[in-house]
Amino acid sequence: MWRRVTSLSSFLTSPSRSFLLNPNQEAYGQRICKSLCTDGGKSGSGGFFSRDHCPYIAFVLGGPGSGKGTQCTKIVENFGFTHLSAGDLLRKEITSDSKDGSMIFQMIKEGNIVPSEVTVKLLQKAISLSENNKFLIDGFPRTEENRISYERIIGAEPNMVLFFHCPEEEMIKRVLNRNEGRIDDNEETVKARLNVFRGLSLPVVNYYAAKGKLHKINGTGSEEEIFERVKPIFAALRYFGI
Ligand SMILES: Nc1ncnc2c1ncn2[C@@H]1O[C@H](COP(=O)(O)OP(=O)(O)O)[C@@H](O)[C@H]1O
Ligand SMILES: Nc1ccn([C@H]2C[C@H](O)[C@@H](COP(=O)(O)OP(=O)(O)O)O2)c(=O)n1
Ligand SMILES: [Mg+2]
Repeated sequence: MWRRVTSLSSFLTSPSRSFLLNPNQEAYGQRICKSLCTDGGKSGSGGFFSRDHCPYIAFVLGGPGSGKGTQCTKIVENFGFTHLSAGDLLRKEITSDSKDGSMIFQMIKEGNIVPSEVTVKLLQKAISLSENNKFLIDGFPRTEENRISYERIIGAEPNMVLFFHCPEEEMIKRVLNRNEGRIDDNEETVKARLNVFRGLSLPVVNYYAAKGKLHKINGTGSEEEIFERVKPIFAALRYFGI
């Protein structure tokens, strides 16, 4: 795999490349290369992942109702990733009567963010219980504190970050129609969650954009239309055996 990464890298930077790639394609190819070459980053230096086992991690971000879970299901079906939803893991803690259950319930009900340590430990456990080597981590990190805590405990950065961009009115409409019996799918909590998204989550999105790891996807249109925008990103990874 690494030999192929290297050869694509030099192909992209070769003087003759302009006959083959337009500027958009070239930028896209460079980003894919980067996502492969910077994996883990600090792996092998005492982090959670070892040099021999460093899975491919994609964070999936977006406001409440932006379609993260829906698109993750499609990515799983088409590209064999394992989907880890931070929200689902936290909700499972509530129903399993764990020691943090009532605290998590309260935080979710109010639209706040659960302390990072709790969420990172749940993600860590879920990754270690899986045989897979490629994961979608959905709804995390939602704050800079989440991000820093993950980097500190796991000792690695994500390989890529997807961000579903969607107008607030559309997100509110989808959340209020979701019908999954969630305690946070009501008008009052969704407003609080959108405030958290604007104030605490968007800085994380900007952080990854500045690092060149972000794939910003238009999250409006039908589920299928959106997936058509997602597909090429994952299809390109196949070239590298991911
Ligand atoms: N493109 C879409 N158009 C309309 N409704 C959608 C679309 N994508 C998802 N939904 C619906 O909107 C709700 C929120 O989607 P979901 O995937 O749970 O978002 P998130 O995980 O980002 O909160 C769900 O009821 C889902 O079925
Ligand atoms: N990193 C996270 C992810 C979710 N949570 C809590 C707070 C969030 O409002 C709820 C629900 O998250 P979830 O990702 O399931 O919500 P959406 O799919 O975006 O509607 O869980 C958290 O505290 N920290
Ligand atoms: Mg979700």
